[in-house]
Amino acid sequence: MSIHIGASEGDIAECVLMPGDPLRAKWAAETFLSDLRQVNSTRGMLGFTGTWNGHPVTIQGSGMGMPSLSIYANELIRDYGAKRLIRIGSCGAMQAHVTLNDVIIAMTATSTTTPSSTMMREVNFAPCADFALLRAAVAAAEAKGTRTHVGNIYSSDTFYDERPDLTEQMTRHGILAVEMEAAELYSVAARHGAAALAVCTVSDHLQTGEALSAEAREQSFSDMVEIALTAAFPG
Ligand SMILES: O=P(O)(O)O[C@H]1O[C@H](CO)[C@@H](O)[C@H]1O
Ligand SMILES: O=c1cc[nH]c(=O)[nH]1
Repeated sequence: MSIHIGASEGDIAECVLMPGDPLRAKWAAETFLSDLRQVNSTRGMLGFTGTWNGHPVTIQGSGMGMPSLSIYANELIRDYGAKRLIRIGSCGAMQAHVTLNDVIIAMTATSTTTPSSTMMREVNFAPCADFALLRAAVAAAEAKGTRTHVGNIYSSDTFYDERPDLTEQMTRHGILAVEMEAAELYSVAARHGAAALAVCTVSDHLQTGEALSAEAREQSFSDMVEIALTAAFPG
């Protein structure tokens, strides 16, 4: 048991999928895992452990934003021995060629700041995905024929943007989409020798204003979950 996760020792698998939304964790676990059991409900941040194709997998909500994700990633790695952490999130498209329901695989994640950046002082650390997970996720997406983009995403501290100039610069520099957790996930994983990846589905478009419903964000991102699971167990 850790401070924010009520699971017992051995209840968390080495491979953990992390949606921001705890109800997406429930949906994904019930849809994709066998031998399922709920391992966390502390603060309503649901976590489940089961098996996928015989492999143990935990799906644990991270909450929204980097401070929340940071708590769960730290405890999963340091207290429960998680080795591979894959975010399965939603994101907002920042490029015209990216459309709703496309999958984004984040090679790296840009930010203005992260919970980890204060400890780096003058170092402008570049958070990056684990290459083996990244390569396996790209292969899985190609095999499924899912419309997928691989590149840089923006991990923002805000959902309601008051800095249109920042969004403009991010877009100008080819950033594919905005979400709120990946940069800190990559930083925490790097610090503790774990492998991390963020696979996101486009739920809305910053340029066109199109958006999926809350229900679709919770329960319709099957390709993303299958890509994440296949990347974690490519053999
Ligand atoms: O759908 P999730 O995984 O929560 O991800 C995105 O959605 C939330 C904002 O609505 C933020 O957490 C953002 O990163
Ligand atoms: O953080 C997020 C997630 C989805 N869509 C956005 O615009 N921002």
